[in-house]
Amino acid sequence: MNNSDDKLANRNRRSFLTRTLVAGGIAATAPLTSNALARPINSPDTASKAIEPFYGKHQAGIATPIQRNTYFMAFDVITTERAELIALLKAWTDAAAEMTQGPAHMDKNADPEQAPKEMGATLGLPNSRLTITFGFGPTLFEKDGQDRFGLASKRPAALADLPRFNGDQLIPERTGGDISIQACADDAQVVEYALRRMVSLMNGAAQIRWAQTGFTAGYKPNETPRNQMGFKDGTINVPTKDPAAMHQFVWAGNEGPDWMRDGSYMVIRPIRIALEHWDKMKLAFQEQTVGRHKLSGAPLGKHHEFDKLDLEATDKDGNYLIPENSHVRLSAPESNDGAQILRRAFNFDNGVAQIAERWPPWHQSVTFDAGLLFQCYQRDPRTGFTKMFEKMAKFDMLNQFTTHIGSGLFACPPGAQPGEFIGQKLFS
Ligand SMILES: C=CC1=C(C)c2cc3[nH]c(cc4nc(cc5[nH]c(cc1n2)c(C)c5CCC(=O)O)C(CCC(=O)O)=C4C)c(C)c3C=C
Ligand SMILES: [Fe+2]
Repeated sequence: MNNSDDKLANRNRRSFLTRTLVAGGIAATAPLTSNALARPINSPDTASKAIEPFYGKHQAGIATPIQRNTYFMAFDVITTERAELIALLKAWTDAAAEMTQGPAHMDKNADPEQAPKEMGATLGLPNSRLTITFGFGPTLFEKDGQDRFGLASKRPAALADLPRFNGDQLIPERTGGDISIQACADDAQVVEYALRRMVSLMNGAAQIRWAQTGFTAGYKPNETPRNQMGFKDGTINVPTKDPAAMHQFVWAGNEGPDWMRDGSYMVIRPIRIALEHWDKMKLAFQEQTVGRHKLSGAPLGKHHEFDKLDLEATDKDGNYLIPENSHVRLSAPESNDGAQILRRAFNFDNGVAQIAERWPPWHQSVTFDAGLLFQCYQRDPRTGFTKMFEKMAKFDMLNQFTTHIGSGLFACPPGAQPGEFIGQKLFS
């Protein structure tokens, strides 16, 4: 980050809220904060010129304040040769370092008889805080009982397959993947180009499995962006600038394999939202469903966005102000033995999709293919996403409007040092 970004980040900084969590009967205190530091900074003067470091202890794109655009892609590795897989990871790492650390430039002496390495789509564009984050899916370690690259014994216990959740409607073509690459930046063309470069380097060793683009809402600095349902989304999150909280909830420690230490486990779920139905719901019902007021973002019964979520508060008849099946009650740490995840979600919009139903009332129609590209990072998905979502999948009122249509689980290794490739320790 340059100086002006630092100043902006400081301006955005909010004081921590502290909640007492009861984890397995032991009271633990964990700091919670507004997600101000994880919000996009969309002033063209600051954001577009800023460069996010690529090399480091952790991969960029996890604790990085969220950008305006993303391009997520999951790949299947099709080579059976370990050496070719390593060569691909080396090429991808070098390209990521190059693209994230400076503006694109075309070699003036490029051979006119060859396809140019630099395709030119981002020539003249600033870096726009581009980050490129890599992950390894369970199938890279073992697929159909086969130890494909001699990695099976190195699969972390935390990379256990996610269970099937209630209501899951996962489309195989939007699920899984051996390797994930996600580009995030404040420019849609920059992220698209980053993935095109990666695809151009596959050299027959890998193929695209699925992809999803996403965006966050334009907003004023210091304001939580709204999602497509019209609610402020990202009010409460793990405070990325608090090393103790990041250590406790996000970064992998020494409980797992050495090659994953300082990495993180990522869950990604494209969630389609029935926006047409949601838009017909009464405001009061929408607010009961989420558990927060729509305009202010305050917890129900409170006035300000960052007022404490009081799950014990009741009305004069003794009913909970935050309904029992509301989204924020079910996802709050207090309802999940203290579990917390670092959310880094983007909206998605793929235009519209055709629906044809063979059962009464036999209707055909066109619906928005839009929703939330939900994404979260955690130290262990079994005690993070899965712990939280198993209950939510059954009881969350929001489920009436949301359908999980895809899923991915990836071990994102620690950051690389100059001269290394991403995930190098896994192969040593
Ligand atoms: C299992 C994890 C979660 C899924 C899946 C999920 C989907 C989802 N969420 C929204 C909108 C909102 N979520 C909000 C808060 C919130 N959500 C989760 C987890 C999942 N959400 C957590 C952990 C929290 C924070 C709870 C807390 O500690 O208070 C909110 C409220 C504002 C905020 O705090 O960010 C909104 C709004 C949608 C639309 C969605 C799927 C489409
Ligand atoms: Fe949520």
